[in-house]
Amino acid sequence: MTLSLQHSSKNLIADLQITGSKSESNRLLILQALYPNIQIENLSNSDDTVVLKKALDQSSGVIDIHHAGTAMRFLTAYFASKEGCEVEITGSKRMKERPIRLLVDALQRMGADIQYKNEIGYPPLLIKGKKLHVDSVKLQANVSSQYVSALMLIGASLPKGLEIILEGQITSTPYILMTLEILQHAGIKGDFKDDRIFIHPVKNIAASTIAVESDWSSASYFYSIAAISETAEIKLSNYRKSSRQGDSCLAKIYKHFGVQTEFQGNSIILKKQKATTSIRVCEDLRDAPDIAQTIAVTCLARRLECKLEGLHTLKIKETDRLQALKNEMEKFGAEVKTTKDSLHLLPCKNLKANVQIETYNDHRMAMAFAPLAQKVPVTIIDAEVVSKSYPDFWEDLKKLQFLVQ
Ligand SMILES: O=C(O)C1=C[C@@H](OP(=O)(O)O)[C@@H](O)[C@H](O)C1
Ligand SMILES: C=C(OP(=O)(O)O)C(=O)O
Repeated sequence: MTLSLQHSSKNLIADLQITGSKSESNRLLILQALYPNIQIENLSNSDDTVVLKKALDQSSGVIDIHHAGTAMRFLTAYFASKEGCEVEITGSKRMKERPIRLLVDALQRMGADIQYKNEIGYPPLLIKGKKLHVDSVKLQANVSSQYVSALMLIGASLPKGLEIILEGQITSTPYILMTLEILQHAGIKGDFKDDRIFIHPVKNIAASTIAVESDWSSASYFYSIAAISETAEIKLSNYRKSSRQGDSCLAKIYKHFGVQTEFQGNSIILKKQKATTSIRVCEDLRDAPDIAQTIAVTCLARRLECKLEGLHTLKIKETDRLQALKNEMEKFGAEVKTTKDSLHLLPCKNLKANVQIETYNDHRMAMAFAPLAQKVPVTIIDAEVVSKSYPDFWEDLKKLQFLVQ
């Protein structure tokens, strides 16, 4: 599906419901499979959550998790520790290029029976579930925090719990903290200090209902829309001031672009006020990699110079996001330099109109470039990719007077 986007209204007002965070939802679904008396509210309607939920109904055969990184990593640990199951976990062409060796090595050292169907280090995986008895494992933590979260999620179900000793510079730390907080909320004890995580064993937990906060990464596109607009008042629900999601740092980052965040009840209201006269945006996004594309495109639209660092994980996400950003921003006439972990955008004087954006099977490429339609008409190729995290995205854009056709 190809969509053309235009926008001419200067005054943006809308009241939108964003569904639950896919990161929180996918953690809670794994926990619920281990401890069935957990109830979940405001579950994400994203494809990544739908595929994970469906996979948990299976204990044999082939499971296809498409593009969902968290589903791939969390289910690998879950099925490896589930006695009696025998599954093949596979995914999209890109998923077969996303590394998983560090997690598989750690699980194998814990006694798991996991084999690679094709290439060593990459899905598909053939898993025979077994009781895992080893209670301490080392894990390199500088490639993806999802490997760490995957082990944490099964830790309490192991007979002696699990100690995870993290090696290397820890990346995407807020996602590890999110896992810990969700475990604690469910009644599982865990500690994370320096390079050590310990998850205490527990057989049964008390019944509880846990509400998922809405997705802050999805909110990022409305921060960008507000930042590019002249005036805006966009209300989004359900959000909390003390969020578990690292991407809630958006509220602070977008102040530089003149966007204020007001918490009102369980909603946030994004208000565009006069931007500060910052001429260069510098951010280290080691803790919030998923908002890199959003911020880069906001800067492109605002003709600002932008230096983003801490982007070493972007090359192994849904696509090589550094290369994809460079390719697509250059189509507008921008000058973009990238290294293996940074992106430098120079101020773009004149934005070319009617650019066709390739999305590389990456939902965030489609959503990050959409706000640019406030400046010039743009076309998004394969626009349906948004369903990986935000199936209602295009409908919600229409509510903000975007012409989407
Ligand atoms: O644990 C999670 O829910 C996630 C962790 C991050 O991945 P990395 O730890 O691989 O950076 C993030 O990019 C991804 O969208 C979701
Ligand atoms: C990187 C992402 O997801 P995952 O790694 O779970 O596929 C994302 O949603 O931006």
